[in-house]
Amino acid sequence: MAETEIISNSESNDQFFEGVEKLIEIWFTPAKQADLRKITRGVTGAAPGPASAGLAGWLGEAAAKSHFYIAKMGPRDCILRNLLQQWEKVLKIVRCEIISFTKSEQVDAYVLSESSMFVSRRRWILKTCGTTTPLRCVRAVLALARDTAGHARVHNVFYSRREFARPHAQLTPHDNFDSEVELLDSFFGDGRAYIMGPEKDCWYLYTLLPLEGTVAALEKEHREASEASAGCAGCEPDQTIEILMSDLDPAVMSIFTRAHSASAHHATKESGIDKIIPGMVIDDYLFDPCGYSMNGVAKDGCYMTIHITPERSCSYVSFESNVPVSSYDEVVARVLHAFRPGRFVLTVFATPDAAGSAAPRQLKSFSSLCGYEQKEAQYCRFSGYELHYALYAKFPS
Ligand SMILES: C[S@+](CC[C@H](N)C(=O)[O-])C[C@H]1O[C@@H](n2cnc3c(N)ncnc32)[C@H](O)[C@@H]1O
Repeated sequence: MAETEIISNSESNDQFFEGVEKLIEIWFTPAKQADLRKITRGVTGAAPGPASAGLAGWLGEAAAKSHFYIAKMGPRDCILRNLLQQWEKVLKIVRCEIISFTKSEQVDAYVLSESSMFVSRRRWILKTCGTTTPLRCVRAVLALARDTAGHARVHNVFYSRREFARPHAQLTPHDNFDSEVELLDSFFGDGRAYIMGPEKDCWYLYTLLPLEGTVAALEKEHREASEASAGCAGCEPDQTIEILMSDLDPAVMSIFTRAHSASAHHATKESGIDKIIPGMVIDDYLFDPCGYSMNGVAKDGCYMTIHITPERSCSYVSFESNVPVSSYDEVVARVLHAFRPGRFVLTVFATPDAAGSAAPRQLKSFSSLCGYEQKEAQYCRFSGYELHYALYAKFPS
């Protein structure tokens, strides 16, 4: 397991864990035969199986149909380890490990010791919490994307995170946003950095500048990319919602402890996580003595991911999905009903061609949401996306 810092809190006899994640998403420009899922193969090249089948082709029908746990693998364990060697090396740089794996036709989903990784044809998402260092692996990922996956051009990049509970406990470059931006700029040239919301609940974002310096130019490139990737279902259009919750209901949080729940499956059912977006294959994990992570993947290629730090002194839950709904009303209501946070940051991204293209504008007009009061809201349009950020707190606060 990674060297995550879990610090004892002498007052509450609780432990401190930094649940807030760093999230990096890189989109590569569509290219014939290029596929990031080729990276899952071993560096030795020993894995047989059809070129397009990836892990499933090698592990057989059963594994292709169902999700499976690396920890539970028997004789094939060392073969699987070989297959995952490239990602494992990357994640070592980040200071986390793969715990579990599931997949759909469009996306490979990894549960990590500190959150999740999603790999599809041209999109790579890494979300890690604790004191992990995701930006330190970007150079290695760009090299693997080029040399193993055939992706030579980056189309867009999003790096975001909420403000940490303990920023000074983070390792460089994550101990301040300026250092993160400096490192990102060293990979991608001049990006654009945003800080939204009030100091303690602020949300940081880095993304690329339009190539020709205008939003219209980037939207043009986005349209061309969409056309080039036509037939690659699940790649385009794009929309993502994140709900980053703190001060959660202790009764709900107790579900995500081994003392309360016999298994991750039990916690998933009791909390109602399985009902948030029905029809997903769920890969869930319950940590010892507490903590929970899950990935869900759907047949159409969309995903959801939930991570839970239940410790009372630092309770935190994150929800993220790219489910293509036109309105987020139901999803948001189900998430808030399941977790009952004291406050939360909501972010929604959508491209103009997404089913939820109007969602960022709709949300900005909501002064309250399911019993929560909007404390701050910001809206912006950039890089072919519209974005809404809002901070909500429970009535009365
Ligand atoms: C990895 S999980 C989910 C973190 C997530 N980013 C969130 O939203 O809170 C973190 C929870 O698991 C617990 N945990 C137990 N053992 C752990 C380990 N070896 N590594 C990381 N977390 C562990 C932590 O105390 C914390 O409650």
